[in-house]
Amino acid sequence: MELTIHALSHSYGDKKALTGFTHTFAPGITALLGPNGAGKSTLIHLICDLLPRQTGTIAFDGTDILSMGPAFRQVLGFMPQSQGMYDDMTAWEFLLYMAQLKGLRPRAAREQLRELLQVVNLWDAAHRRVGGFSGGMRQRVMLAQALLGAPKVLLLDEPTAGLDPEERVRLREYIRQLGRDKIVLITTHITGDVESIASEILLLHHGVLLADAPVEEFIRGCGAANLEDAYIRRLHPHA
Ligand SMILES: Nc1ncnc2c1ncn2[C@@H]1O[C@H](COP(=O)(O)OP(=O)(O)OP(=O)(O)O)[C@@H](O)[C@H]1O
Repeated sequence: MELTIHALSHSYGDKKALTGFTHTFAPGITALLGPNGAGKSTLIHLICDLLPRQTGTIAFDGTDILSMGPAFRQVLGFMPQSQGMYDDMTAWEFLLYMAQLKGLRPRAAREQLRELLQVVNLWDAAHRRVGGFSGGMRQRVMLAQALLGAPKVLLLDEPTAGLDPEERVRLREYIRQLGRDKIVLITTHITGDVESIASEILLLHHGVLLADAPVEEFIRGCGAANLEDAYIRRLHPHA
């Protein structure tokens, strides 16, 4: 299983947000790092086909995702950064609704909801209105939503932002397990998360892929003791 991206570029008007991105993703966890405005969300939105493609190709197991149509939607799970939800719905109702949109049958949907609400530690809040949830609880609902339908490719845009330390550790352990048989791409600013779960680092800067290496190699290559140091040294080599 592989997701192959070749020479992908995107501009918003005159502003180049992504330039010639090329990479092949295999099962495992890849962390997409980069400062604000580096082009991380642009890349993720292009993979999700939420942004119209301008140049380059994205293929899943050799087939361009645009020609896969709705079949790619079933392969893909996406956890966005923004938490737009239907505040009047309960967590259960919202997830059931999302499951329907993904084409799950009602019985399978209910089974998955039971499992996923426990995974994200929201089982006790399942029948409370989402509008009354904290930011961290909303984050967990969105992760459960991304996991509906057991997608093979999982794109998680800052999945642990807004979580307290205990929840972060729990969720990161779960994400680590997902990486065993799925292609998981995570964007984050929390390098500690990456160091503990990702096997590969992609570093974007001003829309350009600056580094692409296994985590250990990335750290070693910068002569740093940890990922945070390596990240800063890679971005500011003369500092
Ligand atoms: N809709 C838009 N219109 C114009 N410019 C945009 C738009 N969206 C993003 N940009 C610009 O494109 C560049 C890449 O943005 P992008 O959101 O992909 O970065 P990012 O790495 O996800 O940043 P962050 O970490 O802040 O989420 C930035 O310079 C940003 O200002």
